[in-house]
Amino acid sequence: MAAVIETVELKKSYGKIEAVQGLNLSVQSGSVCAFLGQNGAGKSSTIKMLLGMVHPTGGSGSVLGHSIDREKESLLIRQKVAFVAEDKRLYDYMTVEQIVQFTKAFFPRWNHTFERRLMEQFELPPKRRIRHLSKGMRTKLALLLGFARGCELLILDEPTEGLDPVAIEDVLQIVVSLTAEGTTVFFSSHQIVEVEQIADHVLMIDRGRLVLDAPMDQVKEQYRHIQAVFPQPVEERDFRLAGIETIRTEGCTVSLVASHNVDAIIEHVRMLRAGNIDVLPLSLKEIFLGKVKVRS
Ligand SMILES: Nc1ncnc2c1ncn2[C@@H]1O[C@H](COP(=O)(O)OP(=O)(O)OP(=O)(O)O)[C@@H](O)[C@H]1O
Repeated sequence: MAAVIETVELKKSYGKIEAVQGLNLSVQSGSVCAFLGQNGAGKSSTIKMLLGMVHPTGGSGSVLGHSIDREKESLLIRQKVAFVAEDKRLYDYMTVEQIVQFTKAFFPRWNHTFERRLMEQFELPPKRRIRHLSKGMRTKLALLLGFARGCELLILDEPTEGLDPVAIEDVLQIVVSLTAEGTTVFFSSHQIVEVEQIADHVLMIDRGRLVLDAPMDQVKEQYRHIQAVFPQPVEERDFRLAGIETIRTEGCTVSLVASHNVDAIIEHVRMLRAGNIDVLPLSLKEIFLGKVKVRS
């Protein structure tokens, strides 16, 4: 599979704020890739750099083979990629049907059938001015304008923010159906349950740095929480083994998060004469909390 998004040591600083600190991303064609992180982790800054809306202060990147830091190429990126921004900014003075007509004039691959289907499914009032739409309706309209463009890559910044549960389910189903047709979806989110439901790859960012980059299958099948109690006090340095992602020790107990190599880790813990060893699966939420907490 080819990478549709690639970055090498990508950096963005705003004065003294180091928002993105050397990101190496590779998003494969046809995947649904979730980009998770706390508020202020650097997700929107990364997305804006990918789209040429903000200039990197270091490193490089490409989207659909076009370099993100060359003006002409970033223009091509914005033409080829359907982007739905976090702020869902739209022309407030237009009506719903006016903005649909206006937008589709720019995109030769516009999907008219899909547009009509989404107008109905999202129950969007064609004659209402955008400034009079509710927050959720505005989000649905912004998503419709992105989904119907017929692009090979969709970048969505918190797509379900402010939507009711029915609309969220609709949006997730649409994303899945688009990827079945070959569209690549890269989306940022705080909604871990949604990510677990539709993503096949997870990227987790914390304070501008990538802390997890793994296929969802690996996250579900291989990540384990290992807790053990020893007859003697233990220290972090006793547990520096391949596959151990985080280590917390307290007196005679250790709590480990392992991403792989679990059998060898358990064997090592046994050799240190652990009296009691618990091995538990981890949810994405637990992995997320573990990754961001340890660095706090
Ligand atoms: N234009 C700007 N000027 C100064 N600082 C900025 C600017 N844009 C973002 N930042 C800072 O960069 C950091 C990363 O912000 P960013 O918006 O990329 O995070 P995020 O992960 O998208 O957060 P959220 O989930 O809250 O949307 C934050 O500390 C933020 O305050």
